[in-house]
Amino acid sequence: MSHVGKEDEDVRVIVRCRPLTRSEADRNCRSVVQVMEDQGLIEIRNSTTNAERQVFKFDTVYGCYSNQEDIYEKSVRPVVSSVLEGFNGTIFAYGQTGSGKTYTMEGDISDKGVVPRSFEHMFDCITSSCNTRYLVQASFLEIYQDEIKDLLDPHNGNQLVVREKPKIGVEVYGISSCLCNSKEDLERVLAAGIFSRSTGATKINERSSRSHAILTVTVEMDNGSPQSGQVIRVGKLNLVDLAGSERQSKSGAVGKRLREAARINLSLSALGNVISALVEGRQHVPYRDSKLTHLLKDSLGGNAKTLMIANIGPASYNYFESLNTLQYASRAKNIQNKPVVNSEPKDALVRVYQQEIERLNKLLSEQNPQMVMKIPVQVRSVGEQTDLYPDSHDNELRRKGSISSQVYLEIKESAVNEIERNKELVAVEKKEVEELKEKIALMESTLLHGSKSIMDLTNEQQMALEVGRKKIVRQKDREISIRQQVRLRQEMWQTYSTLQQKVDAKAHELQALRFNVDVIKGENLRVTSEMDTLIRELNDEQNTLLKELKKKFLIMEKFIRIDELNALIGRASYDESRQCWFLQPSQCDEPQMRNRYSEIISRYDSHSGNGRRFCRDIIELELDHHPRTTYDLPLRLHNNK
Ligand SMILES: Nc1ncnc2c1ncn2[C@@H]1O[C@H](COP(=O)(O)OP(=O)(O)OP(=O)(O)O)[C@@H](O)[C@H]1O
Repeated sequence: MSHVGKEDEDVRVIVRCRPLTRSEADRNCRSVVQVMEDQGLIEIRNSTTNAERQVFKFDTVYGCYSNQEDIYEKSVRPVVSSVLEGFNGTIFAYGQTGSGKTYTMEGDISDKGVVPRSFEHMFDCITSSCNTRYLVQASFLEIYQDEIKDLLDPHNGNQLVVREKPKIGVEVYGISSCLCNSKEDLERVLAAGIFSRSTGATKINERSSRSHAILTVTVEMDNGSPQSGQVIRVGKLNLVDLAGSERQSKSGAVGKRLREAARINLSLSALGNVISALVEGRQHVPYRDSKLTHLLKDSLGGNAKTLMIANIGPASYNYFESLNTLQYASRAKNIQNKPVVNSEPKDALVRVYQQEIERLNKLLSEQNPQMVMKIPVQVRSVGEQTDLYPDSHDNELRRKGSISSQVYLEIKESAVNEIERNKELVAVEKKEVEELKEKIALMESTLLHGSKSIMDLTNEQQMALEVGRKKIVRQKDREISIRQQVRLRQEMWQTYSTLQQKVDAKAHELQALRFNVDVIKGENLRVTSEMDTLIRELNDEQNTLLKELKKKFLIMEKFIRIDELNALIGRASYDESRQCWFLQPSQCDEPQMRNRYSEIISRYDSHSGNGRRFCRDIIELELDHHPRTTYDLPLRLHNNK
């Protein structure tokens, strides 16, 4: 196969962020992803540490409002168009389970995804072409636990092995492939493969696929002519839906599922290693570490135009997986491929078919004259000159002149027999011719070509132009509405940022206040402990005093009854200037009381100076506890002088 050389080309990487799913919205999940489509930027922030934000730049980014058509027209169409020029093209979807890989690749009934759109695109091009013959084949495989499974023939007993052919690239030996004459044929191939594909329920996404699926469409094109010489090109399109890249702990997988997840992660980590090796320009790229990487060898760093669609979910609980996908994708965009047009392959099927058709046609044209020669024209009646054959045999009979009836009958019989034999022969040959014609028709139908005249094509192109113009107008309208949305969202974002700043400032203040509170708390603790000590000391002192007081009371009780003393204390007052205690005469009105006081005083007087002093001290102390201060009149209790 000869290759038309081209420039090196980066692997194109786009990111698609799906909207929050209904169940996420019901659970009030928060979005932590911000997509800036016009700048190709995507920002992701960690909701637990709100300050941690990371921004990534890609070829194109698609937010939750993006639709399948946008993605196909802008990012996928160029790759498929290249396949129809003879390049290899690979489109692969990467992302955690439930991030939208299958949705992006297959789509749903209302909005077709990349795969059915590429079928439509291919056959639109084929039917509108002129002077080119196409042969389209498809194969569909799955890599499950590092084993290749033929999805179009799940019971295929062949050993499916990946092998590399010089100048052709990587192929799976032993896999079945299907000739496809229309996009409907390709859709049937897709449906059959999806049916066979190994799927199972995990905690994250019930219809989660846990295998890698690769649908390969090979298009052989022959636009040569006997005059210009044959030019055959082969384009190969790989459509890859990878298994989910979630963390095992999160998927809730156990037992068999856990082992599966480990192997899936193994091939995805092998993919990561290949990407790293390519980006770092290492000598050895470990393609053979897994079947997946071996099969994608041409697509990563080889002869292919590759588009990676990294899918992420926006919810905060997917933060780490989405961040991981963005980092993975960010590395992949540095891979350099060397795509070339694959032309003049030695084993092109389109050539084999054309040669066979030519051979059959030749055979057909050789058979027809023989048949005509053997068909008898007519047999005349008895006695007449016989004219059995239009050829020389009849002429010979004629030359011999008239013949007898007996001879005539014999001749007739043998002629009739010969006619019967000929009829049988003719029937057999007719059948053969029919079979040949059928075979040629079948082979012709396999070789697809545009059936349009130049006039038709021109009209169609005019119409397509018109449709294109209308589409541009619609696109512009959409662009305006998107711009408005973006502006709105930017404003919201700014408001949010301002609010965020305020929140940050308040958080700062709060932190400072917390610090102050801590300081005050410390101070408080210190003061409380000091107070405790003081109270303890005072209590001790009080206790000592009380003890002393008790002692004094004990002594006092020898002189005076305690209730009398209390009564006395309650009524007496101390005269500072005279330094003695007094009782109001009004309060000593009762003759009984007065007598009693006299008795007490006389008792004091009759005791030693010590006794008097005790009495005064006690009165002072008691007055401290019952602070009544204004007594003035002259019942002199005692004088300490
Ligand atoms: N862009 C989108 N718009 C609307 N819904 C989407 C979008 N992307 C994904 N979804 C929805 O999200 C759910 C999960 O998507 P999907 O099955 O494609 O995930 P996945 O990555 O292929 O998962 P798995 O790895 O298990 O195959 C589906 O219900 C799908 O319809």
